[in-house]
This record gives sequence, structure tokens and C-alpha cells, in this order.
Amino acid sequence: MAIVLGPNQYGKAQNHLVRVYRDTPRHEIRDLTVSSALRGDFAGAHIEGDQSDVLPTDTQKNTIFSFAKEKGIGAIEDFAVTLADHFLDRTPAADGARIEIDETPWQRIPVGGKGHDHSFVQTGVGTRTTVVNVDGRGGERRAHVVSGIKNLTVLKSTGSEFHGFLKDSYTTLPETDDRILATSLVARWRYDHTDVAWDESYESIRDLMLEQFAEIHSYALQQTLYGMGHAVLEKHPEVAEIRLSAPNKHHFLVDLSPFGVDNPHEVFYAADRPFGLIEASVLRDDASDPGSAWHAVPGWV
Ligand SMILES: O=c1[nH]c(=O)c2[nH]c(=O)[nH]c2[nH]1
Repeated sequence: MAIVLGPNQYGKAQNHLVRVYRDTPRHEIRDLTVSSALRGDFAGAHIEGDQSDVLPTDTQKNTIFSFAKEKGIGAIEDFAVTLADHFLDRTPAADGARIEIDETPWQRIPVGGKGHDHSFVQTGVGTRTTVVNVDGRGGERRAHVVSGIKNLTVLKSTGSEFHGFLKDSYTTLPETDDRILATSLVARWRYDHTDVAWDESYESIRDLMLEQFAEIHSYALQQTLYGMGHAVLEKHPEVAEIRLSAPNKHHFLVDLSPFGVDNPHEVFYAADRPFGLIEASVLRDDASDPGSAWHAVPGWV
């Protein structure tokens, strides 16, 4: 029996970077949380304590902040690929790089009927995310992009039913043909290639998922998720597969009858836990090989 080093990676997690573009009095801001990780032959560092192959996580952090000025940011997917390529160039022992970016949206504060030049408020819809894994060195290099959205909190006050489910001696849940359906969705989709108009694709997928959530008459959160994923694949040939994770944020009708008060689906107790957790993937049956695309992507896999 031998004890050996298993898979490993290292980098700087959650560099919170705010970039102000102030070329004119009307500023633009970008708010990113960037995590880097390198993988490859780092046995020396783990087994001998030999740092000669290690590009320090501190250097990775400095690079991330400096590139925000040197290169600008653009779409988070492009920024992630640029960083991954750079770290692979600078670290000969690495044969893979992973860059994860979350972007918090800021909007201009409306003042006098228009957005203020340099004051912002967080009212955005969801957090945009990407995880880019670049594999290989030199000409063999291949980038895998999994982008997505999280914290997309949505609710419909009717148009949701849940009945006909399996019952056993522990079942107490009443059947319903009218309930609140609410979730805080995480969706991540794998791009088939990297020749993508990232911003347009993201906005279109987000808006389509919201529209589907609103329009699907739901018989279960499972069916809503499948419908949302199906619509994305139908409209977006650049997407190979999508994974959705949705807590069922239960809203229980409050019994007001002890007080002689009728409650026809109007007053609910919004429970924060426990919650049902419904997760599904939707993919093309001829989807391309994912390679390392889902490597260390947060959430279920
Ligand atoms: O949409 C739902 N799916 C379930 O699987 C489930 N289970 C449950 O108790 N309520 C719900 N709702």
C-alpha cells in the first residue's frame, strides 16, 4: 500500500474587484468576485515543500487586479479566458486553469427622470456567473465555459398545482390546485464552443427563463425546471446543456379559522427551512463531450 497525492489545485479565491470606468463624467462600474485555481504537477510543493513550480496565489491576485486596468474587463467569460491563458503561460507545471467569476449588477440611481452619472444601487436581477476551465498547454489548449445565473428569486402567486403524488402512512401534505410557487434559482449552462456573443446570450437566456417561469402552468417545480431548460436549448444552439437547482420556497396558507377569519389563498407563512431542493439537467442527446467543463463548478453535478 502506498499513500499518494491525489487531485489538487490552488489559487486565490474571491478577489472582490470593483472597476470604475471614468473616461467621461458618466462613469461605468463593474463589480466582480474572481477566483483563480491552477492544477498540474505540483507534487514538489505538496510532498517536498518545494515552491519552485508555484506561481504564488498572491501573484494571481495581483494579476487579476492589474488586468482589470491593463486589459479592461469586457464580458466576464472573455476576462476569465484571458486570465486562465495568462496563468498557464506563466506556470510551466500547470496543465489546467480554472477561473470563476460572479458579477454583481449595479444600476444607476434614477434622479430627475434619468440615471445618475456616478451613483448606483443594487437592484439587479440575479448574479451572473461563469466558470472557465482551460485545459492543456500550447496548441492543445481548450477552453470550456459554463456560465449561469444565481440568486434569481422568483414567485408566482397562482398558476401552480401539486397533487396526485405518492402517499404513504407519513403523508400529511394536502393536495392543492392553487399554491404559491417560489424559488431562488441557480442555473448553469455549458457552452458548446467559445465563439459566442456572451452578453447577448446571457441576457436572452435569463429573460427566456423568467418568461418560462411566468408562463408555464406548473404541476410541480420539476416540470417548471424542465420547461425552462428545454426552452433554453431550443432557442440557443450555442448551449450544449443546462443544469438547474431550485429550492422550493414553501409558502403555507395560514389557518385563520380559529379567529373566525376566512383565508382564501391570501395570507401565507413563508418558511425558510427546510426546503424542497429540486435539481435537473436538460441536454441534447448529441451534446459535445464536456471534458473538464464541470470541474469544480459549485452546486450539484
Ligand atoms: O413542486 C414540488 N415538487 C415536489 O417534489 C414536492 N414535494 C413536496 O412536498 N412539495 C413539492 N412540490
